[in-house]
Amino acid sequence: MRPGGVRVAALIPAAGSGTRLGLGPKAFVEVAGRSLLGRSAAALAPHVDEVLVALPAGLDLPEDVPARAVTGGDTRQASVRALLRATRADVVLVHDAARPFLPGAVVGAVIAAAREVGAATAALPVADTLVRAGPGGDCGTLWGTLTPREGLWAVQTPQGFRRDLLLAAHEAALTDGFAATDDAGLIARTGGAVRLVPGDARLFKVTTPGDLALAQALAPVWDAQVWETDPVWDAGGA
Ligand SMILES: Nc1ccn([C@@H]2O[C@H](COP(=O)(O)OP(=O)(O)OP(=O)(O)O)[C@@H](O)[C@H]2O)c(=O)n1
Ligand SMILES: C[C@](O)(CO)[C@H](O)COP(=O)(O)O
Repeated sequence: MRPGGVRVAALIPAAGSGTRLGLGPKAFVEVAGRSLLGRSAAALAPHVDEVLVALPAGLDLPEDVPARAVTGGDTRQASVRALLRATRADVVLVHDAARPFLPGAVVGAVIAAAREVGAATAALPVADTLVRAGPGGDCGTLWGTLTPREGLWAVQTPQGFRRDLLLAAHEAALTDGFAATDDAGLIARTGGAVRLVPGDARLFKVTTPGDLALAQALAPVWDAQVWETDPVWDAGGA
């Protein structure tokens, strides 16, 4: 139980197949001797009352991940829905297993903002120029106008919510057949406010082989806790 008698649960969707990485179910992929899931769960555990993990059907939790497991769904959204239905916590913190380097300062800030506003997410202001590619897919020619990046943020996890709000948004999306790439998007769709909390450059999502190489390079420094007392860095401004 947290201050004010509020019960907080960490919900970790970890049921993805890791198609873009190509090494099997991604949450189980190890970086410097510890799985992505193990790293994410360990970062969240000190801040919450319970940790729940959505796993691919037929797979068990690794022994070093003290958590409760549920079977995930075909999409991230379905996996989070299954997690939400499995807890009675007042506040939930949804965090991708695929974001293993999670600073405690970000967790604390997201929980505080979620308790205050009802919904919050870690995010960073976009620093690169954004364009839409034309025909030819990922490496197509430049097409259309450049999108002004002012006011644009790249959304990370954790995302924190009052559980009743997020559950209602998920159930409404299910009824309407609406799909979002994250949970804050489901709240925004209902007209609810979502507070943006400064995230962290180290909170990148391990999606491709290039991200894994970056994670392998970062892990020894992270594990040595060189940044233990650091505040969030690279938060920048909008
Ligand atoms: N059906 C799914 C799909 C994704 N996830 C989780 O959602 C997070 C973000 O998803 P992503 O990075 O896209 O992981 P994968 O779906 O595994 O990757 P890919 O899209 O390359 O297959 C991951 O922790 C992943 O395990 C999940 O719980 N259930
Ligand atoms: C939830 C998320 O990490 C926020 O940026 C992202 O939308 C997940 O996308 P994915 O394609 O499921 O990895």
